[in-house]
Amino acid sequence: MKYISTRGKAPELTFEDAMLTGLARDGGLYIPAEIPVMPKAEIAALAGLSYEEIAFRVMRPFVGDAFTDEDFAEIIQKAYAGFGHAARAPLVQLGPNDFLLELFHGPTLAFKDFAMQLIGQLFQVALSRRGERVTIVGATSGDTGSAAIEAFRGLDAVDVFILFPNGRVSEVQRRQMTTPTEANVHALALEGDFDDCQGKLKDMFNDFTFRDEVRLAGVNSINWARVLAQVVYYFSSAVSLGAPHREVSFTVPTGNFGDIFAGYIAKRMGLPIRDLVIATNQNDILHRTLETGAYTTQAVAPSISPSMDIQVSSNFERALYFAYGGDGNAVAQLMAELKEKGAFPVSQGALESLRETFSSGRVSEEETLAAIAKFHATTGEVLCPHSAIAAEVAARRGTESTPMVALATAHPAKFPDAVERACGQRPALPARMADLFEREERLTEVPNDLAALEALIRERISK
Ligand SMILES: Cc1ncc(COP(=O)(O)O)c(C=O)c1O
Ligand SMILES: N[C@@H](CCOP(=O)(O)O)C(=O)O
Repeated sequence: MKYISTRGKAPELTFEDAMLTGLARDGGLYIPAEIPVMPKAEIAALAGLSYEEIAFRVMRPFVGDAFTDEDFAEIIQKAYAGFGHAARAPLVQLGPNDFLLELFHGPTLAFKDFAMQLIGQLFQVALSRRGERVTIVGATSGDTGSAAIEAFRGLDAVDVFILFPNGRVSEVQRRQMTTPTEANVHALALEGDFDDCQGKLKDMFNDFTFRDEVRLAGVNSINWARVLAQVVYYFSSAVSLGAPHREVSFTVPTGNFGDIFAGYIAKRMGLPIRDLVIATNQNDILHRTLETGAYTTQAVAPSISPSMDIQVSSNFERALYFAYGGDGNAVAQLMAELKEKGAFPVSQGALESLRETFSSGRVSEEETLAAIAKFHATTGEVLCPHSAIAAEVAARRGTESTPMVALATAHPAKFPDAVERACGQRPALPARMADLFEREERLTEVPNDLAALEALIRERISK
């Protein structure tokens, strides 16, 4: 299996190299040169298997010979052993044909753990085999950072630096990043928003001197392995609802487009997904793009679903690559226009192709609060604001004959203020995190300045 860049000008890589490389050297994102299709009989045979077994069968064709079957199966077992639910990603029924996929039973209570716990193990095995070390830099609007720190804390071969927007993540998210005591963990509070954090991360990757010197690696969803791990729960949930003999639809709370893009890959692999619905908060650039055909950034408006406060939606580039029929030059031009003008038009053909696969809905702040209250009153479920946005967009479609699965991407206890405001319930953290608010915090405030960030990282890793 070979991996190619969405911008068409970077070297083709194997799975392991693409995973350790992060961003392609032409600024693009790696994608598989071909998407393997899973025959219907093989999808049917997933019914009744454990999450780990499904993960092995779904991901195996993408990994090539990077890991033996035995090693890969063991890595998967270890990755999900710490999850707090035997099903790993349980489905909860909300209505006659409406379901919630709970993705928050991992160690940091967000869906990011599904990929991050796995790539923590994959990095460890690959780096120790190669005798190499890397510097991971990540950008987060809250959940990626805590999941990455949890997965990589204390590992010898890795330093992990996480850039988060100062004052724009929830207190639980911040404390998850700032309270680990391991020396290889560095939480950096950047003056700016998430797009500034992600922009600086990409600038570091595009500074080849720095990139090569510190052996930069990325664990945001620019990393293909992140997306791949997220494909699995589309399969596990759809199969338990009757796939491949029955179609299933998904509504996904969306920011950086990694999670819903994983659903697109599952569909391309042959999973009978009928609709993939993008659910956005008031930072609704993806919803507007599908409606108007113009990708136009605006200032980010901080919201009660901060993990989705994003304007430059990184993985949309991967979707554009497929919508433009694999034309890397066209994608490179659009991305150059985005950098220069903050906007680009999507061609009519590409827009039609996107609309064939994706539809979308937007939920305002007031509607998010009302949705949390409504689902609590009608189903007893206490949803985090991101999950409530997905459930609300799904509910607006009414009950359909195709089962609809809304992705619940974080535990409500990560956003207790918004949840309490909405429904009067203050969700408690699990017992293992009960002392989170007593633990000492360790963070460095940093400017939105590339040279200063690179200097800080150089200095920290030289110690
Ligand atoms: C809780 C939560 N929901 C939804 C999202 C959006 O996911 P994505 O960025 O993959 O679109 C995020 C951030 O990634 C998140 O942390
Ligand atoms: N919402 C994310 C933003 C980063 O997304 P990623 O999937 O590219 O890592 C977060 O919680 O940090």
